[in-house]
Amino acid sequence: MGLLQLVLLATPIGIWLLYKWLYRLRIEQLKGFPQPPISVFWGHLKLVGEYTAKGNPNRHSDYVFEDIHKLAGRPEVMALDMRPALGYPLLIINDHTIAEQIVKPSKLFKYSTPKSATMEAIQGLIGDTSIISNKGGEDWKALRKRFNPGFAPSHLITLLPQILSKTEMFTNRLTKLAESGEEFELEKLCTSLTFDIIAAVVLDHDFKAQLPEGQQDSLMTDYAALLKTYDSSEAMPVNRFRNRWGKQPRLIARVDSTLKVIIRTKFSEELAARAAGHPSKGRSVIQLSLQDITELTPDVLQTTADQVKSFLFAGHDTTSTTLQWAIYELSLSPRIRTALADELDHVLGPATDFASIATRLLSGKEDLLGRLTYTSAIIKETLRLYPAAASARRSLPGSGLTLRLSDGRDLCVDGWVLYVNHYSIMRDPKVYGESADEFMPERWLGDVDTSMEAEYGFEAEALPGKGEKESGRSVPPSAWRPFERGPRNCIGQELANLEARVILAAVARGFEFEKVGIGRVRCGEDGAPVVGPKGKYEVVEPMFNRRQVTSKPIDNMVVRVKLAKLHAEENQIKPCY
Ligand code: HEM
Repeated sequence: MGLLQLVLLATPIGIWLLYKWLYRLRIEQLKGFPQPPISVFWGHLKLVGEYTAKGNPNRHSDYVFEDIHKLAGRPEVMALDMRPALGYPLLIINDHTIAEQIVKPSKLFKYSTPKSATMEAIQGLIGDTSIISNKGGEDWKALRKRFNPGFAPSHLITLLPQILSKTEMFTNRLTKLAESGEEFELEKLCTSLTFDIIAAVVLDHDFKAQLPEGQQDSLMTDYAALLKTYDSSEAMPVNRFRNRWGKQPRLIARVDSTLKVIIRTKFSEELAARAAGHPSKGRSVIQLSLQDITELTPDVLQTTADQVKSFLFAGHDTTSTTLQWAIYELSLSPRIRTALADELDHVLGPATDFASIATRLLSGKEDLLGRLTYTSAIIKETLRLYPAAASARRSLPGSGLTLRLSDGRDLCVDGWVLYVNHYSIMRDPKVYGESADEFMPERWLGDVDTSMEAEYGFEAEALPGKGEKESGRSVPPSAWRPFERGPRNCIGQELANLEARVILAAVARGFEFEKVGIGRVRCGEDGAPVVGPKGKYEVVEPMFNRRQVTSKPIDNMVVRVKLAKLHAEENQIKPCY
């Protein structure tokens, strides 16, 4: 037999063997799993590619998953096989009851299903011993115990003066931008504010992130430079190579070295306080975490520095993104803005200048922030529609992890990456009804208590929109999970809620924002904004998030701002120029 005949015979056999292998890998392994149409050769790769190409290529993958989820008939879980592009089969969790099975402690996993390795991509940024990527054993429990006290609500409220002083800088910057009338990226302002706050709360350190470049703290600039090396625009192979082997190790060493100096100083203060027989004066998260430490060994020092990096990472852009979306939604709805202003007038008094608001909040006579129920409802609704993060878990092959579907079937998901898709879970029409995609803070008033501070009282009755709440519908607590639930829930959620309430209270009445570019208001022929059926301005094209380690507004939220106090009719912000 000649070579040509051999090749001609071998080729179909090779193709047949490949087909058989792929068939076993894809069709048989995924049998019984709800999924969109699959191809033996491509798995779901081609489908995901096609759906990605249907929208902006930079949009967050959650939007693509949601479109495919609808195509597949909205199953509670959905298998996606993107091998070999992803090294494992992916199970997207779209239902809150199934998500609970993964994130709650179980017989198999005492502290819930371990985190997947996805966070390893940013290990340099958060440190090798980071609480965020820790798989979830006793070492994680010990870390959580050590750092929990610094994030307790009763402790955080003592840091209100620091949060307010950083917020004042933010309002000053907004005032200047309102005077100049220029367009700007709200993301930059919000992120430098949340950076300042997280550094103050965690380290009692002034990042000066809101000052012009050149006047910022060197730890801040080093950390921001390190962060930038994880930017997806740096993902070109040549940049990746340069970052991985050049910039990143250098920046990590610099950040670690500065942090270690700060931590050593804090530990010395702690020892001095102990020797003097009184508690240390320092109130930062780090200071509190050193209270039970007897010796600052190299291990303890590195672990502490890693957690600071983790808190800086997890605590800046998540809160910033939430603020940006809340401000954007307010700019589209005069009705919600008025309701918010009414509540702020009622609880904080009619003066809208920063000094009056701060004095009132710091008066300490009553829990004023706790009374800002409509403000909290706005934050809660923002977190529902625009969750900044999600959770990915994985149990190793052979662990025996099964998920029970609503029809009673059990699926073995060992080796799968389980992606708890906050975006689709919190827009589930089975839970949120026909208004699932609408921004409707009122849904949280009255009969639902799914967050730590929701305690809707007398204001709920008086608030506009109360009648629009879907009658009798109550949202199960697990259907609202932007901070995830179970033992691995967000350690910083109370801080995020506190920051968001303070910042919204400080800006909501003093400033009015107008989106520019993507997501801008649609103007009618008469030059006025086109108002939709529920009093919300219509937009030319929807605003959306991109993935940049976490979810972030696609254009960094380009806006213009005006001072609301200038509100003579002719000065009012008019979305349609
Ligand atoms: C709106 C703001 C925030 C959102 C939406 C958010 C969301 C989340 C989510 C979904 C998780 C679970 C991640 C996973 O399972 O992989 C998480 C964990 C975490 N978050 Fe947040 N977060 C926010 C603010 C903060 C802040 C201000 C901090 C401050 C330190 C923080 C620190 C952490 C940490 C350390 C973890 C890991 C906890 C553990 O595994 O024990 N987050 N966050």
